[in-house]
Amino acid sequence: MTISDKAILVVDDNSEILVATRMLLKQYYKKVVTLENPHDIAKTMSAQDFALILLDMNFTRESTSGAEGFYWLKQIKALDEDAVVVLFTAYGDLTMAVDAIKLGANDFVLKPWQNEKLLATVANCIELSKQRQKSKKLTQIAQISMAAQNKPFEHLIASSPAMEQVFQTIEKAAKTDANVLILGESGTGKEVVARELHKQSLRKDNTFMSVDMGTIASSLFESELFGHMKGAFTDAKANKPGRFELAESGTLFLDEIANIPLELQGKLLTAIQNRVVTPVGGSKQIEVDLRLITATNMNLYDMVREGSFRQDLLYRINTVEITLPALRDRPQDIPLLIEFYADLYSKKYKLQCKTVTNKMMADLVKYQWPGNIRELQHLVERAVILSDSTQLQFQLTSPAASSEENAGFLDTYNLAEIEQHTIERAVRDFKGNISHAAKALGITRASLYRKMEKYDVE
Ligand SMILES: Nc1ncnc2c1ncn2[C@@H]1O[C@H](COP(=O)(O)OP(=O)(O)OP(=O)(O)O)[C@@H](O)[C@H]1O
Repeated sequence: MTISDKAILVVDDNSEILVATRMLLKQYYKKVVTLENPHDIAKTMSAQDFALILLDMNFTRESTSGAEGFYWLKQIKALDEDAVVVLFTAYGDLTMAVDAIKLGANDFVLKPWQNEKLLATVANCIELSKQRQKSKKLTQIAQISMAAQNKPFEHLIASSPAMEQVFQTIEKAAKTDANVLILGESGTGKEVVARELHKQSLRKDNTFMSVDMGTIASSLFESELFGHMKGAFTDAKANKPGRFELAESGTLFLDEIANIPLELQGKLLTAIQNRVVTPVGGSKQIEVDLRLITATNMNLYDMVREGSFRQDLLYRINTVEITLPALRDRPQDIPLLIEFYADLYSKKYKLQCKTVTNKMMADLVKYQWPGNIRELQHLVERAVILSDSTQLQFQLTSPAASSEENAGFLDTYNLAEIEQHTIERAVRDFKGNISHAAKALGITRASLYRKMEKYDVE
């Protein structure tokens, strides 16, 4: 006979009943706590978790209405909405049972009970609640991954040597459970790489749980990652599993890891090292089995030097490190990506697929792409929708960053030429507003007029 390690709480004003239930349940459950006074319920529940609570319906001798049982049932549910409660009474009838179940009781046992019947009810209720918790967790995972599914495209398009290296590292690292740190500017595809690692891993059939630490208020970091118990803070209306728990057996992707405050970095390190988490307001440790991938566009090594990121945490998360090159550093990939997204958005919006002129493509390849692939994707989407002709027209978001238009990239050292080019650019960028252009150039309006005349700028 195996003894379950679960704890059961029995609340009844009759000490004989407490002794009898305790003797019976002790044979099957490791811990059986009995209470004669229902006023001790809150204190007892806050001290430990119970898999099930057996609750009497009438505590005062003359009472037969069950009102006390209903009252204490409500109190228990207010303390923990997931508590499993079985009510028992000597005067029970069907109406009372139905009312109790409407109020959240899981089942009803009539006194005097048959041992087999009581044991079966207790075991069934615990099992059912386990299933319910599991499906609640699955719903939470599904809701989170539905939000993630809205990230529409997950393709890794690249042919540059730099990305070829990245592909090789993904392939080697994916099958291991090694922690992976992905570095790279914003929009270079860190999340796409994290998903690819998961897809190629042995955990591919389980959850990929992505958490953007940049969008979570720092006061909620701990509860978001490790979960919380009901009542742990004002808004904690129910127990909530954290992302570590929700990622069980799968991959946990912590994006913007540099945003984790120092105070929490120690807790994160312990969780990663020992593979256990403790929910906020709880005392029980929960074991977790997952693969950790982290990413950031910050320089974590500089942060370690400055003292804002723990070195031991960095060495724990960077077993394998993948650095994604900026798009401007892999110009070979730009035409490929433009064609890929042009085709994709034309299909999405049911529009004729337009082409890109050679001149335009050359400009796009020279462009600096400060927002990397995310910027490229948005520009192509906009061009597909807005271009009137059969050719795609692009409005580069930051003209100053375009290499062709940037004075620093002019293929000349001639100061007059650079001055003329800069003046033309300022007048164009400020749409002919001379005051604004002069201010940006750091000269007076009169001086700008003189130079415009000199270089024949309209
Ligand atoms: N190699 C690629 N091929 C095609 N699309 C890509 C590629 N890499 C990234 N993308 C697309 O570019 C966008 C940005 O990618 P992603 O969100 O992975 O970047 P990130 O580096 O995680 O950005 P951030 O640092 O801002 O979180 C996404 O829409 C993604 O689908």
